[in-house]
Amino acid sequence: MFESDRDAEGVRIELRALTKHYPGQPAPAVDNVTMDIPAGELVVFVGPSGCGKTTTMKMINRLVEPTSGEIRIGGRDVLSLNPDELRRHIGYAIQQVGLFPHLTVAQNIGLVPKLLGWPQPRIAARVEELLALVHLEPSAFHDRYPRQLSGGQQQRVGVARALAADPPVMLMDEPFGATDPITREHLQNEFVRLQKQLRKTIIFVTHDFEEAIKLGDRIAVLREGSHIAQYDTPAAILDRPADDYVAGFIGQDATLKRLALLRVTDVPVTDSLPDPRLPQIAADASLREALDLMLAHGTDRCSSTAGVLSYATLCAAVGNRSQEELVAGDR
Ligand SMILES: Nc1ncnc2c1ncn2[C@@H]1O[C@H](COP(=O)(O)OP(=O)(O)OP(=O)(O)O)[C@@H](O)[C@H]1O
Repeated sequence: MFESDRDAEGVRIELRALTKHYPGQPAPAVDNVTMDIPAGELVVFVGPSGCGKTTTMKMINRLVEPTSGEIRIGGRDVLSLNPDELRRHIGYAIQQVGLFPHLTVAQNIGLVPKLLGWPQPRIAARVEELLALVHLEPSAFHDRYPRQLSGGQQQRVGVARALAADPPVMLMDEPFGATDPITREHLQNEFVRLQKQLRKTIIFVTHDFEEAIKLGDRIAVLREGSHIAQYDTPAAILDRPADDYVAGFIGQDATLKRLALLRVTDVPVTDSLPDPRLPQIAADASLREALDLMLAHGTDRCSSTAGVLSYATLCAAVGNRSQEELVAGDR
């Protein structure tokens, strides 16, 4: 359907003057929104409850019909396509998961490929592949029913189902929302790993700004009516929030959040020889984890396989001078 269905990498999504006015409501839920979502990027919508995130998303797969405006996916005018056909080419994962209770895990995942007329052996192979991808042992989960799964496992099956037909576009509305913080972090980490491989175009709705920073290539901070308050990379939003409204979303700990975006390997080491006497940090850990380790050990240095990392380096990474440098600068 879309040009890239063949290789399943993401395609560009364009929203033009998109508006939804629900009948009987005093104001439009989505008011004249124009936005480009680049191919292969994950864009997160964040904003207060009722600001129009879900409505904007649901217009893209036409679960909600726009009042006016245009939507293009991979250059194709979505409003001229058959909605059922369209939805088979857009993955959709939601908080409530929406697995069919009377179908097994394998049947739930294989549903869209079946509707698309894939031959049975290809569906079976795809189901096995996806279960492995979301870290559910195929032989253990294949024949279970949704009620026999934990909430986190159900959400993984939901994500696997959304990926089943290898759609170039995925819409995800709080897909990890119903899980405890540990499961949620695990799912987020797996999802980051998956998206690095898959490079789909994904729109992801969340209330959780930390989640937005962790997952998003870009974040759209939305106001009432889905008006865009700021649309930029997580680092740019943390460094330069457009106004007080955006700053309010970031919260008090912008510097810690910026540290969380950077890896140990992103900054220079003070000594390229690892020091086994210092607290040890994984090379792929974040600078926030490195700071946590230093604080826990009461030291201003830690070591990874790449060498020794200092507190002053962390300060420099977020554009601040450390206490040591400030004192030295005063001399
Ligand atoms: N079917 C509907 N009929 C009338 N009004 C609706 C309908 N669906 C949503 N709305 C209204 O449209 C506005 C936007 O709703 P929407 O669900 O898009 O917001 P949201 O940002 O996704 O909210 P939340 O974060 O709480 O899920 C709200 O004021 C809501 O009450």
